[in-house]
Amino acid sequence: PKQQQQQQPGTGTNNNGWDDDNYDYIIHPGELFYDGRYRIKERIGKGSFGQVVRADDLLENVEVAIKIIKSKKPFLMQAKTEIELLTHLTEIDTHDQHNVVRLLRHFMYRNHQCLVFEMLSLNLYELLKNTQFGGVSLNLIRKFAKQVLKALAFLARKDVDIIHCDLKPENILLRHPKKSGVKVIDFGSSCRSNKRMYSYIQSRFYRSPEVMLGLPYSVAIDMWSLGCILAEMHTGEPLFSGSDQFDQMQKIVKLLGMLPDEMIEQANEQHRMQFFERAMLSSTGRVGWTIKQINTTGATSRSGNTGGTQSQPSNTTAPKKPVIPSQDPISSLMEVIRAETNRKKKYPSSETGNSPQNYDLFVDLIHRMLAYDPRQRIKPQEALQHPFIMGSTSTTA
Ligand SMILES: COc1ccc(N)cc1-c1cnc(N)c(C(=O)c2cccnc2)n1
Repeated sequence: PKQQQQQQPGTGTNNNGWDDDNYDYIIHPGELFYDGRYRIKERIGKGSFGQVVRADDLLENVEVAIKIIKSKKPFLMQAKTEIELLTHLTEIDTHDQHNVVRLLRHFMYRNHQCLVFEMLSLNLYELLKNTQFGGVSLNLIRKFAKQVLKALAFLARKDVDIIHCDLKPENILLRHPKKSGVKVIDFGSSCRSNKRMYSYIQSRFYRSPEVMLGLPYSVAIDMWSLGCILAEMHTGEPLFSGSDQFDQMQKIVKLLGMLPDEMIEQANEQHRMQFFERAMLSSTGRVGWTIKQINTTGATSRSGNTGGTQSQPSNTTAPKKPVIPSQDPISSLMEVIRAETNRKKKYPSSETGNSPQNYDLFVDLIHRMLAYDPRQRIKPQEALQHPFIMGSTSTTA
């Protein structure tokens, strides 16, 4: 039989040669999409979903961001969910008042789903990088917090009911590089709270306890993420930078103390035994739940979902450091949030809002966002009434 033409690896003509080996469309600056309406300029971002390019809309004479999804079925399916959710959001938010990115239109191009968005600017991680990870003032954080809370309040509305599922600094973008207006982007992992499909969601540093325990989750998981984000925006460092799921839980317990027994016992055996064990508690002199004593190793990677060194079971005689915090969560949070800033103290509090009173309010709000029980966790509408958010300089962008 005729020798089957062997294709050399890497020369695969994927999708008629339009794609690279990773199902991504090969970007040609100047190329015209959508019957000549969009002229592609450059790639500005890359993700598991595909790529984001900057383009000129030659009809409306504006710049747009086009998210070009990989030409592979799972990514295409997820993009169709994102389009459904974003279309629903844009229809309800007719006057663009809820700080959620607007999907302008979508189309297929050479087997790639393309989503056209208004062009936004740098994300909050890039903003932190520009401060050399020194963090930003409480006044600026108040402005960011108020806008993201408005977005979360909108998503939590009964007629919207969408869980973002991947809130993190990279998914909050400035509208303009020199202004404080922000929008929430990337609904590629989102779902309706009554249509939860996945249990392994959220980027690790921002992952809520109920998701880590495999429990049913709700819009409250985005509030946990926001609590972590606001702390990070001020200190410049992730609040909980776990190198893996266990280390993540260990860091959370170290700061906030043990989770409620009810939550731990609601989890199935597989999830529970990943983190906790029964032991004699010195605090009560009785048997109770405690976090497993495992020595963790390795640096932490920002990718959040993957990477980082796995915790190793303690097969060594490494001293077992007590993981339960030495003081109450509020004091621990205050210590973390003020420690970094004292070292990098720059401006008088009159300009930055970094007064002791404001710190107390800021820490109280973060603490309420990090309530273990999602039913106790502060709701977006309540948080918008919190004294820190209502503070003197809280002007919306
Ligand atoms: C300067 O803008 C960006 C830079 C890098 C990246 N990765 C994205 C953007 C950008 C700009 N404007 C937007 N509207 C968006 C998005 O909506 C977006 C980006 C990634 C995934 N989903 C949505 N993304």
